[in-house]
Amino acid sequence: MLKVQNISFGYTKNKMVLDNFNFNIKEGEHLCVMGESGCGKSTLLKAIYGLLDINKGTIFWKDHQVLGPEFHLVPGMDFFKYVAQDFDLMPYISVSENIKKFLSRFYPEESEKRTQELLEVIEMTAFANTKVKNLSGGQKQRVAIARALAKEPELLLLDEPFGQIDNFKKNSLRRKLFAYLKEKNIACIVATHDKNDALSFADTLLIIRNHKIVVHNAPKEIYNNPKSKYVAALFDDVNEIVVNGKHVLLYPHQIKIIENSNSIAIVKNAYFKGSFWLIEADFENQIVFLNHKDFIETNTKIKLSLEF
Ligand SMILES: Nc1ncnc2c1ncn2[C@@H]1O[C@H](COP(=O)(O)OP(=O)(O)OP(=O)(O)O)[C@@H](O)[C@H]1O
Repeated sequence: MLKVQNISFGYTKNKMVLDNFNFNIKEGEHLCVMGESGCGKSTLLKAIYGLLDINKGTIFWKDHQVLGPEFHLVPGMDFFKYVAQDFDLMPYISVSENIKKFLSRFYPEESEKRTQELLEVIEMTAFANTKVKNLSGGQKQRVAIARALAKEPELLLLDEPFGQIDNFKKNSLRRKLFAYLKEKNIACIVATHDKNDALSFADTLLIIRNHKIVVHNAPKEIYNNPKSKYVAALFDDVNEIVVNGKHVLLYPHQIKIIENSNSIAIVKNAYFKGSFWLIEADFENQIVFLNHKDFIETNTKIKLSLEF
């Protein structure tokens, strides 16, 4: 339904921030966009929403072409909603009123019901009557998401949606929000640094490096067969090592300590990770990281099994 065809964009003439981007997403599909800081994630979201005049290519949602500010008095597409990193809420009115502003005044009962439903999705029912100026950054971020959903967009664009929200809330909020979007068949594009947004909730994942798309595929495919250290490192610590003359990429969980092996390593450090320890070891003059259930003393000799 969304067709991004050969688009290029630069804020200045001689520096492209999006270099020939090409991809589609279907109705109701969730796409995550990942890549290092400054690679162009926010710029891509802005281009799709119609906030930028792209230099080359076209963007279509169904049969509607997305056009930039040059063609619109008020930039932005009606059937899209965009939640930017600097969500602009109305500070002097309450959380409910901020949401209701985007609902019809002619159907007060329905509008109230929908506001309650959205307050539940963002877990802010208790703050319904609190003025937005008195909320924390993470709470404001949640209200901005609810407001974007008020009119049920066909495509929701979220820029770092949980960036200011603590881990405790983040996980339940993520589950609620993405389940809600699926239930309503709302497509969504999320720009994120967080692998949890991508691995558990995205149908497809698009990775940008140096302003180009390097891979676009299902999260499981990308995670299991990372094309480069850059891609793997978006998900986890990753070891890029030479084993028997071969260059390999291994996640820490792919290296195990076993009783018998010719692959010997010496422990350098152990970092507590909660349910396991991350062990740093010297293996044939290369530093490797592996997961282990117990603490291991520095200088202990260990034998490794490397799965690749
Ligand atoms: N309004 C602007 N004018 C000029 N250059 C800009 C503007 N906005 C962004 N840029 C530049 O474009 C590049 C891409 O920025 P963008 O915000 O899209 O990156 P990002 O991948 O979203 O980064 P982050 O993960 O840090 O949010 C950066 O080099 C940035 O400095």
